[in-house]
Amino acid sequence: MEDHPFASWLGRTETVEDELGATQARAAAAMLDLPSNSFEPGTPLPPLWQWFYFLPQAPQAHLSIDGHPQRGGFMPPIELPRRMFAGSRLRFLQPLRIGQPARREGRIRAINQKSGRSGKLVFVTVDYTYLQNEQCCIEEQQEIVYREPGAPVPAPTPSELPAVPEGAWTRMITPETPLLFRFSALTFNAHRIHYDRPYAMEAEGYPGLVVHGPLTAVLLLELVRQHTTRPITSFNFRGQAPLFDLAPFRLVALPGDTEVALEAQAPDGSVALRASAGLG
Ligand SMILES: C/C(=C\C(=O)SCCNC(=O)CCNC(=O)[C@H](O)C(C)(C)COP(=O)(O)OP(=O)(O)OC[C@H]1O[C@@H](n2cnc3c(N)ncnc32)[C@H](O)[C@@H]1OP(=O)(O)O)C(=O)O
Repeated sequence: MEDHPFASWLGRTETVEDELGATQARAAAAMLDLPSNSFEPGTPLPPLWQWFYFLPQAPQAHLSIDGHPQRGGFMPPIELPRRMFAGSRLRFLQPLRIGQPARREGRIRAINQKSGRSGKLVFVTVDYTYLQNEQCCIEEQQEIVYREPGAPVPAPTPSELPAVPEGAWTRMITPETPLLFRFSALTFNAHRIHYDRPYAMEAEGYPGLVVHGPLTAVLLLELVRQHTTRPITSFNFRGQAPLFDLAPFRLVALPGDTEVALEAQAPDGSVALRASAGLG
């Protein structure tokens, strides 16, 4: 491990506290077209909505060209320029409750260099624990990937979507700019690929604005919550290819006995994000 280029970042920690105010949950509900008046102090926060809290606190002067906090603080100073959210694995042990102080403890678990079809990749695995009243409510393992500039990413050509299995729940999403903007604002995520079209296209080589991986994950889990009242005990997702604001994409959920298999299908029918939600 001594010759690991970022050895001193392994085990690095970060703690963020939050009052879990109701206003933020109500704003998230508005973004998701859900009634916002049900979020009172004491209400359980829906699974994945913890991403609307524990916001990054880097001063404006400490942002990089891509809008993220400069690397070399909590996140290692990886030189590959293109940051993406690659995936996450979560266990929901008990709900966080709105209006009560909570804490998120982060720890760098692993930093792995890989070689992919798109070129050099570095994955940073971050463990997060969300606590309230000193009880662990959520465990999360996030994968953030940094990749080299590489070739421009082509837009998928819209085509007929594959037939969905019987019993599947589906929803079409039109990723309009105001939706992407509101998700960036709610997560205080200034990554320019999500709202700055010239930057996304000219600097990072995407064909349009990039849909946040966590937004697609939230929309998938909301599709599940819309169809079942069973508690959600876990959620795993992995982004396989980016989605863009250029055309509608489809969410598909196939319920099983103990889990729901989920995918977000790009306009050409390929799977952009695969996920699963565990049911209690
Ligand atoms: C928020 C936020 C940012 C965002 O939300 S960005 C938008 C959401 N994220 C995405 O759209 C990412 C979609 N994924 C991709 O574009 C590609 O999967 C990626 C990450 C560029 C890698 O593609 P490659 O074709 O270069 O990689 P390979 O398929 O050849 O695989 C090479 C090895 O990497 C492993 N791997 C690939 N993808 C993932 C993944 N998503 N999670 C974990 N590991 C992954 C793959 O298994 C191979 O590993 P081996 O050990 O088998 O070599 C914000 O910034 O905050």
